[in-house]
Amino acid sequence: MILEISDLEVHYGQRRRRRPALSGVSLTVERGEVVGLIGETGSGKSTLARAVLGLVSLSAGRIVIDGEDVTAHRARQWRSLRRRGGVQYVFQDPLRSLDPDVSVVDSIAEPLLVRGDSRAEAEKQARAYLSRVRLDEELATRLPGELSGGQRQRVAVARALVTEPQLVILDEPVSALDSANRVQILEIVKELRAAGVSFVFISHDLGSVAGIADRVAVLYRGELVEFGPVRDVVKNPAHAYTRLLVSSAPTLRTASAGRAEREALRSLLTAERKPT
Ligand SMILES: Nc1ncnc2c1ncn2[C@@H]1O[C@H](COP(=O)(O)OP(=O)(O)OP(=O)(O)O)[C@@H](O)[C@H]1O
Repeated sequence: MILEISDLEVHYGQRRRRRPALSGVSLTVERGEVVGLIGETGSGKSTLARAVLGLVSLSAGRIVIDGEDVTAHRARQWRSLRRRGGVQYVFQDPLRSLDPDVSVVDSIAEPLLVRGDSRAEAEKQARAYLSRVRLDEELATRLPGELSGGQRQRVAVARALVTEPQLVILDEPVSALDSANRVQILEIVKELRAAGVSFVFISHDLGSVAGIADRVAVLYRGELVEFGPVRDVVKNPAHAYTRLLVSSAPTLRTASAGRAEREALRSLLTAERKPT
């Protein structure tokens, strides 16, 4: 098992403004597995990713990454873990993970230099990853601002993969891409999964994750309301929110759900929302 999260709780804010962002979340990711993490905006997906990277403090629970209990890690230990590159994160917006003044090849090489590789070795490896994410060699010296959105996203993916991490968290990696780019990113994920890399694939759309994920986890208002093999979740969703997700995804609408049922599910969920 590469990742084990048990009874995780994260709060934001102080005193009277303290609010839970995640409560009682437990999930696992096996080696070579793609787990889709689905939820509407504000459901806690990025918070979960930040917890696995040591970027938020935990109120309760336990996180074990590749056998290492990181729950009580201090900043220095997290930095060392990140430097080793075992877990990598690709942000929703690739511009956030790319320095606008650093060329494509230097940007991909940077995590290797931080790890201590020689410049020649890092550059060679960076160029190999450029072609791995199907980017043309001639883009190597461009700056992020001189690339298309899809190309930038692939540079961000190459940068995350170059250290050959065991676990990669991809935050909405395909939502902004056209279908050709989307297919290519998914192909890269499949290729790496076959090589034993594990992925947490974050999305608000069950339909875009169902084709690639082995299991899906559904977050709803900071709680995990579903976790299981994609087929089981799609066929037999336990929670009203998941039923709504399934019935709203045209490619998944195997099990019935016409407009009337979707409306009924929506009003059920609205009624469930307590005023904050
Ligand atoms: N730094 C912060 N301080 C206070 N509250 C925060 C902070 N970051 C997130 N939140 C709140 O925590 C909850 C979960 O946010 P999170 O970013 O994890 O959601 P998300 O599912 O990733 O949403 P999106 O799909 O829009 O990225 C939201 O209610 C959000 O407003």
